[in-house]
Amino acid sequence: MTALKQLQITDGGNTIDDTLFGLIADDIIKQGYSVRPGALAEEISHSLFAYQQSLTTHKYVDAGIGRGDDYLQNEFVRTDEICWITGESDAGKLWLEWAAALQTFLNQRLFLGLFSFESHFAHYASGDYYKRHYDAFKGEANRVLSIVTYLNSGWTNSDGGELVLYQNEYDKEGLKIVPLYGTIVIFLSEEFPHEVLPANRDRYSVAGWFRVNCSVAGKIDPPR
Ligand SMILES: O=C(O)CCC(=O)C(=O)O
Ligand SMILES: [Fe+2]
Repeated sequence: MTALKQLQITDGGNTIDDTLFGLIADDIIKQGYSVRPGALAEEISHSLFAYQQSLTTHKYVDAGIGRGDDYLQNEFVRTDEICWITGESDAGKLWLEWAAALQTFLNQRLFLGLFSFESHFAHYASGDYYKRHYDAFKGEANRVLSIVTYLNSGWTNSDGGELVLYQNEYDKEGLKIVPLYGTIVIFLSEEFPHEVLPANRDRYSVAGWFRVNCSVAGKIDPPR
């Protein structure tokens, strides 16, 4: 296999693309984040989309802030609903396999020591938002890398619902990212405050976090 032919076909569906992983790694090294429109393999986005559309409302829970003991429902901060991905569905499996391959790649390339991955579907109904926040706090070092991918075809500027990624705690302007089908956004969880602006139509996404292992005696981490 030549150096140019880096597409792996081990999963039979060309869904795992080392070339894309390399571009993401380069972006992270250069700027701490990566925005890749249309990057998620169609087989994965299609499968996630079909599965998410089949989820009935009772499969979702109101989104909270934090997990386990830290879980706190806070409407002031976010109003979307979520459904954790366990890998029971084919769509979930495909996504988790892809994320695991990305995790392995980034660990080899960037020595991030990523240990586990947690992920959920999110549905923002019209008017829903997620106020400016960090996905992880410095010193607590658990969530290292955040990833979001979007499942919305034909999203236009008037649909709102952009992800705004701020460069640091002082940045007021930020970078606006349209939640368009297949776009992948990845960023260092501790470095980039971000928010989801109110959407004017249903907004579907999958968000995930790569974590390092913070287990200490008697306390299992991640909290599952
Ligand atoms: O959906 C997005 O664009 C980002 C969601 C987010 O920030 C989160 O779930 O922590
Ligand atoms: Fe977030």
